[in-house]
Amino acid sequence: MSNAIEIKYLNKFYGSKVALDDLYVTFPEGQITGLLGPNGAGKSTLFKAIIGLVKPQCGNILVFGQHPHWKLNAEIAYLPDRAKWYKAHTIKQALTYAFNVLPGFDLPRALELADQMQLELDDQVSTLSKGQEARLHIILCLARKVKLVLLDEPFSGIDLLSREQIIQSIIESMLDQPQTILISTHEIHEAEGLFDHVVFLNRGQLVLEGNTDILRQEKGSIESIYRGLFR
Ligand SMILES: Nc1ncnc2c1ncn2[C@@H]1O[C@H](COP(=O)(O)OP(=O)(O)OP(=O)(O)O)[C@@H](O)[C@H]1O
Repeated sequence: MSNAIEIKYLNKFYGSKVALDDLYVTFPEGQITGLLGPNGAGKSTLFKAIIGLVKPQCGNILVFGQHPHWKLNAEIAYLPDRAKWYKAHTIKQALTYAFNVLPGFDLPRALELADQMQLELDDQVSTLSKGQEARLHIILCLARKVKLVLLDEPFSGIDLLSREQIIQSIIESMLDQPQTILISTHEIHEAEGLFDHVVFLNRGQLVLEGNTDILRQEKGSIESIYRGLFR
């Protein structure tokens, strides 16, 4: 199996604080990988480094064989952990705007997802609840025909049933169009069924990684592995 992303000896410091510490890890192509770890483990920093938003002090990142670069970002859908959208847009305007500016944005698919996720097209972004706005941001990523999708905390603030619905949409989206998807989340119990592969980080270092089925056979659920590693 080939790797979509190769991270080699990556170091990122913020002042004297270490966010990524000689990190060496790969992410398989065409699979959903769960990027898991406690607060401050370096997950968001890694996503930002992959899209070139954060410049590591040393080390190497290859995304589909290329170094991070703005041109490569046309192939990447990224959901930041604190995503914001134009408050004055309605959902319909947001999706239409996304269609005009985001490479590979599939407007019919976005409208279908909005319907599935029970978003009203005429609602203004400023009036949305936290969970409704989170759904809009997920749609802006999932409706893109790109090779790589990075979702940083996509389920944060979203109620249980909506989380299940979003997980279902991610599964359907993978069936329609296989992509490499990386998801960082603390909602491991609900999300673990999604993962083909998992990567556990702590203090900017790789703690454990592997195929989810094999890890489950050897060690139990991903949630119990997490508890064992970080308790
Ligand atoms: N802009 C910044 N300036 C200073 N320190 C930062 C900055 N961004 C992140 N850090 C530090 O880098 C470390 C890794 O943070 P990061 O946000 O990557 O972790 P995380 O695994 O995404 O955490 P969480 O699960 O809480 O979102 C933390 O110690 C954090 O305080």
